[in-house]
Amino acid sequence: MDVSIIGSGYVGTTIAACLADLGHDVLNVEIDEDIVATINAGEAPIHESGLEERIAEHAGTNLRATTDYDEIRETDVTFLCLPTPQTDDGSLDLAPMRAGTESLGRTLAEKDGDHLVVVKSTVLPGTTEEVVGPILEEESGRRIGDGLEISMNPEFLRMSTAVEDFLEPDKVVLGASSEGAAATLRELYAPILEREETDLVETDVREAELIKYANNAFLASKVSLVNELGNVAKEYGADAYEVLDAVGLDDRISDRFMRSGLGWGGSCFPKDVNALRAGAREQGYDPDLLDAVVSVNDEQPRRLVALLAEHVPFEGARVAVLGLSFKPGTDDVRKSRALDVIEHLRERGAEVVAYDPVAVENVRPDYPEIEYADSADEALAGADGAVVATDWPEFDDLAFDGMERRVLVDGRRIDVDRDALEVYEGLTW
Ligand SMILES: NC(=O)c1ccc[n+]([C@@H]2O[C@H](COP(=O)([O-])OP(=O)(O)OC[C@H]3O[C@@H](n4cnc5c(N)ncnc54)[C@H](O)[C@@H]3O)[C@@H](O)[C@H]2O)c1
Ligand SMILES: O=c1ccn([C@@H]2O[C@H](COP(=O)(O)OP(=O)(O)O[C@H]3O[C@H](CO)[C@@H](O)[C@H](O)[C@H]3O)[C@@H](O)[C@H]2O)c(=O)[nH]1
Repeated sequence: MDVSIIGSGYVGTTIAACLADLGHDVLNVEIDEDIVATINAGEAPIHESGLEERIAEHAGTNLRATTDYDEIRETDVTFLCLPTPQTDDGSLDLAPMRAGTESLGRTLAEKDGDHLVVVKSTVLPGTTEEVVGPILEEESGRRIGDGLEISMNPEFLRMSTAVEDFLEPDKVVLGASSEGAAATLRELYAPILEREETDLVETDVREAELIKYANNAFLASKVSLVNELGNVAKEYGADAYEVLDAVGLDDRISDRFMRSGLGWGGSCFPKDVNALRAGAREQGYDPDLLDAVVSVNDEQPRRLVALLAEHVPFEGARVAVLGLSFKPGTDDVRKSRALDVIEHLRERGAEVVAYDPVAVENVRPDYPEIEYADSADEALAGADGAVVATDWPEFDDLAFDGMERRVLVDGRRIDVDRDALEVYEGLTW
């Protein structure tokens, strides 16, 4: 199938390379010329396992990138993988979606044949049918249902395992506006849907939109609940990991997403939980539980820094922050809890030296005044204390000989040699 993908960020690039791998002819349409040049050179514009080799294999044959929307007319299906950020008040900012949809509509005005538009971006219920659809009709002069179709197909991939998650998902959710649109998407995803482990959910557009938010709200809430239980465990002098490992044996609960500590960050949970809270309020419902989910999460970095302060007087102290990305395996630092930790440490007068295996260059522009180390050893050298903000596997082998005082507060339960430390404190154990 000839597929175009508008927006070539984390999602657009990943699904382009994966759909090319499944044998489709794929066109990435992106406003950023550097990203276009990178993909056409056979390279990956982002750090994701398994992506580079797929782009290298397909670029120039059945994968291509362009800034020219008009090339979309040569394709049958267009996925919108545009950003849906949050505004200052936490609500959903649809400006990039509107802009991309306008450009798509204008180009489809010149196409006579059938075309299916699929919203892949995370959007609140009603957006596909009440915002994207009308813009497409207005700009193309065509009518939905009359050769032009629209669908919603949310994406559940995680960063750092994006390729694997896309190709081997637990579920594919199709919110199609017509049986024809559903049939096209089933054909497109056929090799994935043939997997026994992948469930197909066919539903209406509005439900598809909400499934994505409900999924993320559930997972973020689970981590906040685990963190609240972890904070209580710490007060009792109990080990939250032993407690929750046992709780996770109940298959109604499951042992996944049970790691307590510094909380959730990234480009999805924070903005999606906030968009859902703002959307619910707009509909007249106060989502008290989701409000609490966010406030528990916001407190964890402060709690970590307070715990370190019990052992290290901060004024003039040198504190190593180990890990900057929002989770291991990615260089993404959007809403990383590590950044909140750095801010709390600096507010309290500590000098920060930070280390991350891949994410330093994404932090440096916003925090030029802190020191960056080239290795964990270098960050720990001469430090009066250290905190673990991201559970990179290499931190399991930390050595503390070079520290001024061997004090470590662990926000992620790494597998460190606790006996090598004067003070080891876990945030929730
Ligand atoms: N990142 C994830 O793990 C993930 C997972 C599932 C769903 N999502 C959702 O998918 C959507 C995209 O997320 P992302 O992380 O890929 O975003 P991103 O910011 O990484 O990428 C978006 C891309 O769109 C490009 N773009 C912006 N306006 C454009 C336009 N008018 N025309 C063409 N290109 C344009 C940008 O230059 C950028 O490269 C969001 O709604 C997000 O919530 C993200
Ligand atoms: O037990 C856990 C699990 C996760 N986290 C934290 O939660 C955040 C999010 O982690 P994860 O879900 O693995 O990463 P994302 O790439 O943000 O993926 C989420 O957000 C994506 C974008 O919407 C969805 O597609 C995915 O299904 C959803 O898992 C990170 O800061 C993790 O450190 C914990 O603190 N404890």
